[in-house]
Amino acid sequence: MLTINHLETGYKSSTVLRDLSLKIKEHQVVAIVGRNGVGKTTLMKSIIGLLPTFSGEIAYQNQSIHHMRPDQRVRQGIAFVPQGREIFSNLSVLDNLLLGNEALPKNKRSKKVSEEILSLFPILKEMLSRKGGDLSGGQQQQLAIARALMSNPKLLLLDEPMEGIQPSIVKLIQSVIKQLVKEKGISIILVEHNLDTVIDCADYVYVIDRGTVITEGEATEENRKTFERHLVI
Ligand SMILES: Nc1ncnc2c1ncn2[C@@H]1O[C@H](COP(=O)(O)OP(=O)(O)OP(=O)(O)O)[C@@H](O)[C@H]1O
Repeated sequence: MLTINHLETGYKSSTVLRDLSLKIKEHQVVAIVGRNGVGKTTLMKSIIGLLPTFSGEIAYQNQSIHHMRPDQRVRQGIAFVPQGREIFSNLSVLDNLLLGNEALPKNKRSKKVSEEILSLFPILKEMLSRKGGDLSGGQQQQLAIARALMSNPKLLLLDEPMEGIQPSIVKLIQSVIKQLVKEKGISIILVEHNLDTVIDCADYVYVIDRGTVITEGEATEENRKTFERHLVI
């Protein structure tokens, strides 16, 4: 579904990812793990198009997408939930949700939020008219994921969705991830520090260090030690 070949990207001042290659298949949850500052967020931003590709290729469903704008990538079926959620505090929950399909062509934008999305996050249904800023961190994270689902993605990028979230909401998000893959056939790239969560939710793991993949493998208990070893180097 998504293939990254020899990607080099970063910021004006510095190249962060070098010679990074990875693959995500249909109906798969792929976890990206690595110590702080190794380039995980940079990778997510380059897949959605918020950062330019210096060299290499990002191909989605056998088509090069690295020259496309972010809104074009959303139309192709990719959605991004950024670290820190980026909820609009002064807009209602409903208006925050509707912004999720703003990149779609006008005839494909819905003025309503589907029951399917609301049933994944029942608390949002009760809070549609409340301001985004009134929500707790865990509720905002649910809102950010629900907003991304408004564009009907086939590939969802989640950048540390469990960060700073209470355990009951972490459980809910883990179960939503599994449901999205099983019932909607979505693929997910999950940036996550916690290996328990990774082994519970993901199928495959890439460990990144200094801007490139240093090891990879099935997200199994047997492979945990290998991942841990590479995370402390
Ligand atoms: N806007 C920016 N301009 C220049 N350099 C940046 C910018 N944002 C991040 N960087 C640098 O890019 C490198 C990778 O950062 P990135 O946020 O991708 O790491 P990360 O693995 O997601 O870290 P964390 O686990 O802390 O979220 C770091 O050295 C960081 O300082």
